[in-house]
Amino acid sequence: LNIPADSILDHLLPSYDYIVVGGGVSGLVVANRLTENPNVTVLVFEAGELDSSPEAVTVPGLIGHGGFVPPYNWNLTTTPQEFLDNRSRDYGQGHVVGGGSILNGLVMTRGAKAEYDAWETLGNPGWSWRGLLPYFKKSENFSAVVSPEYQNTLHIHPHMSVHGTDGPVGVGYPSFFYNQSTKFLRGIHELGVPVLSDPNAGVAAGATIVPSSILAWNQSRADGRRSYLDPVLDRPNLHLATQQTVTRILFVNETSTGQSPFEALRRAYAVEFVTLGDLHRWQVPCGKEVILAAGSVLSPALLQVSGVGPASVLEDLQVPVVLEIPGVGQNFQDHGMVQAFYNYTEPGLFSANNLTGDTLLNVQEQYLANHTGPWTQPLISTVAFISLFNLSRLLDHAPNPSVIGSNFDHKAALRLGPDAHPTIVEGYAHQLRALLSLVLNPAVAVLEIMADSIGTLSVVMQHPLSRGTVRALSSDLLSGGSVAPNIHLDPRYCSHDLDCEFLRYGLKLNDRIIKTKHMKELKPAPAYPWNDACNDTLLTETIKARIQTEFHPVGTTAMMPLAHGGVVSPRLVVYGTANLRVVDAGIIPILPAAHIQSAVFAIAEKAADLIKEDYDTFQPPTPAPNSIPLGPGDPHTPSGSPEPQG
Ligand SMILES: Cc1cc2nc3c(=O)[nH]c(=O)nc-3n(C[C@H](O)[C@H](O)[C@H](O)COP(=O)(O)OP(=O)(O)OC[C@H]3O[C@@H](n4cnc5c(N)ncnc54)[C@H](O)[C@@H]3O)c2cc1C
Repeated sequence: LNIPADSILDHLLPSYDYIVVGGGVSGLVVANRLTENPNVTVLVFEAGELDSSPEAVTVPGLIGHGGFVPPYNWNLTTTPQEFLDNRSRDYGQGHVVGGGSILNGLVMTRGAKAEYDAWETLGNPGWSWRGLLPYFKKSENFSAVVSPEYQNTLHIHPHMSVHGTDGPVGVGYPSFFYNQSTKFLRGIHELGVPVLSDPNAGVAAGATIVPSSILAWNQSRADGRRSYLDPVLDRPNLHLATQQTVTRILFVNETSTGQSPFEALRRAYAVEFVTLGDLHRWQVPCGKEVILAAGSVLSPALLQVSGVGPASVLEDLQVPVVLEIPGVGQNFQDHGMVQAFYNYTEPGLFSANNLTGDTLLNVQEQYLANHTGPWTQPLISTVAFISLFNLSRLLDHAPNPSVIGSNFDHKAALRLGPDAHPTIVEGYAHQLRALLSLVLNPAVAVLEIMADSIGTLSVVMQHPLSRGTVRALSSDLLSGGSVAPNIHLDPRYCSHDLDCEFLRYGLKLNDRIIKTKHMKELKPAPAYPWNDACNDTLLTETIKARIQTEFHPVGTTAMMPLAHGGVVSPRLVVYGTANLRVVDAGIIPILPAAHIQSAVFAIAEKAADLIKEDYDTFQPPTPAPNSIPLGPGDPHTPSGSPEPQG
């Protein structure tokens, strides 16, 4: 049931088994899988609306060429970036059913096997490549269909044993590629970097055509909503509540368990929300679990305003402490990116820049008539994932990863100041060890170079050593009327110097790439400063002025031991709670060298199985009425209609 936004109070059940907070990628996967059992009820709260299928969302060739469709973006910004140029950056995140998968660039990559094995090494049994591969496969409906011409010139030969063909998310290849894709792959090959026929089979370092999240049959976007929600929205046990912003999760103390380090587990008994055009807070109780899927930025903020987070943050917010968990909102990681435009001047070249006037009309007509042609081609299909081995081989002075090693002063490297919690520092030390082994692995990338359809070679750091933070600035996320101003989002890009250093080497590598025989045929005319790759000072300044997000935030509710700054257990349960899970990108402990949506789909598939397992094998938890309310201001709503809160 899609509950009408303006009359939600007339439609809500008195209570739900599961309440999912956030109807983005992860939330919709879990809601779909849990409601396969007709005996459980699930309510999904989503702050955004259902998209109206505008071409800017559905047509691959239009995505990323204009801004975001305004209501579908949270309009978040970062704090001024002190390790860059002291400017803040826009930070687009999906505010729409389907979340980031409605805005994203369609790239579907997984990274290397070793990336996931590192998650397991960090204390998470079952979260290795082997543990996740069945879920990568379960989520996708992979089509290897591509014309024989492209198969050969672009080396597209997927390994079908690692792909699923009957999952919900369409994954495939466009029916059209621009000529620059061939030139780029050949240029990279000239440099001795391998060309991969399938980047998603466990070895991810090399140049490659990436599969896209598109439906092969009509060459349009495949997203979380169309894959996991639309086909099951008529299930009577699945309720979707759009344009409803969750403002808090409410807890009671469970009977003491004697479990260390928490005296008593906290039970999430209800979710508080604000409905469209209303100032009241309403509550809906849940019988089994609250499942947090609000994304890496907003899930930690919601935990904090609900009293779960670092002591200092809870104190600043003046919220009653439910659980002190230092890692909530820490360990933020993102792929920082610099876009470098190379302006191919070859007169006969056809690129997405040529889609104007009559050409554009013809291309549009072709796409609408038979789903072929340049509009099927996403902005990004052709990339090179560069390992440290290849970077060192191709450049005179490659970055020295030994500084990541075990003798390093972790606390100083974090640059979090004297108040950094010891568990965060300890967790960082463990991550650095895992990162060192990743960057030295020739199957793993340290840089991504994305050759897009308009002549940009964007350079992206793949294993950042910097760690940022997310913090709620007010105990009321809607203070002042909107959420964005109440979020302190500080990626702390390049707080570790090596991150910017890697980008500088990436730009030097670009210079080598455009000077290869095949790329020279495009007649690149790099604009200043990309034409001066020898000037390190200039490159560093430019990087610092131009770094922006690749939209891959993770780590803020990391799946790691509590003693290492983690927030959730390997079963994704928030430490110290009986029934609160996080299933979104925030649980990723270390960013893989990949675009992350395929991992998020897989994580959520696995999360759904974990939840099902727990409730099949264990007695359903005692309902909330037997529990003790945490204190004034948290009135308990045992049953009946949702109640307004002051
Ligand atoms: C512009 C952009 C481009 C990207 N490009 C790619 C790409 O090409 N390839 C790739 O692999 N990945 C890409 N990504 C990343 C990918 O889309 C995300 O990793 C993925 O969407 C994360 O899923 P999630 O479930 O963690 O969060 P989301 O998908 O962001 O879902 C969170 C949902 O929770 C909702 N929500 C948040 N707070 C509340 C609240 N308080 N109350 C109610 N609802 C709430 C949000 O509105 C949102 O719908 C891109 C992301 C963006 C934004």
